[in-house]
Amino acid sequence: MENFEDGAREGLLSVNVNINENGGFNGSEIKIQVKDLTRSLDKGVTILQNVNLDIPKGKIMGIIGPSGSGKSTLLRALNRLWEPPSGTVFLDGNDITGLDVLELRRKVGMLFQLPVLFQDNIRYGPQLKGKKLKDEQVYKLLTIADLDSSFFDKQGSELSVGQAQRVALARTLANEPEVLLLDEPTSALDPISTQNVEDVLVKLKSRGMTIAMVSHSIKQIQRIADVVCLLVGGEIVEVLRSEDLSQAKHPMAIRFLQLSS
Ligand SMILES: Nc1ncnc2c1ncn2[C@@H]1O[C@H](COP(=O)(O)OP(=O)(O)OP(=O)(O)O)[C@@H](O)[C@H]1O
Repeated sequence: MENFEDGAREGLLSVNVNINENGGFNGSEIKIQVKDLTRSLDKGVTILQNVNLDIPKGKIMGIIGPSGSGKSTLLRALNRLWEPPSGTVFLDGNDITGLDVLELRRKVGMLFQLPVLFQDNIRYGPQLKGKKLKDEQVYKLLTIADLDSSFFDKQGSELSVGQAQRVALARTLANEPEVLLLDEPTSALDPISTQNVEDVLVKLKSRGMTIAMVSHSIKQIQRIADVVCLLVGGEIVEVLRSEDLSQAKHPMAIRFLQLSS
């Protein structure tokens, strides 16, 4: 977990900086860069259209937009769950299509809406690398995910959805990711579990983690995201600081925001 502590120091550096047109904060490092990313289906339908986006290091970027606008497709491109064309997605300046895919997915972890749990799941990722986590390391991960030590031995079937989501988060964190991708991580959770997960995400950000989160909740984005990108019909129509969301100018963005709030 040492790299989390290092990250905390980096995270403190980038305050009061200006946002650039692709979402990056001027003066802060870009962790993931998306350049001209397009995805078209065989039938000529375009899911993503010339997407350009800078995801700043150590920040939370919210991704919002109507159903079917391409949010999940964009997120999945970032760790090659959908394989983007080469030269379109970069991690720390490196084209992700040139990286070992498993190594990439350890660095860029993903948490889905509904977690899939199985036995001994927190140790699973490191085990794939031939690394056995010590009990105290598992306890530490549970603590980060806001779970007490009683969760150490619990089976997936014994957990509520909210607890399962946090165990899934601990499992993702066991790989020590640098970036966390979240696809509507709290949409199946009650308000208290939602708040617990949000608190954990803010804590991870303060430790230097970069987070990209798809959410249908504008209020959630305003609570925890630093910057938000609005996707409509496969195109990014606005990138704003989350506190400036009400200043969106694109007509579809304005309509979407009015209907969602
Ligand atoms: N593999 C695929 N084959 C065909 N169509 C696809 C595929 N993946 C996504 N689509 C279509 O692309 C569009 C964008 O899908 P995507 O899941 O990225 O949208 P979204 O914004 O995440 O939607 P939602 O908010 O409903 O989850 C949708 O119309 C979807 O049906």
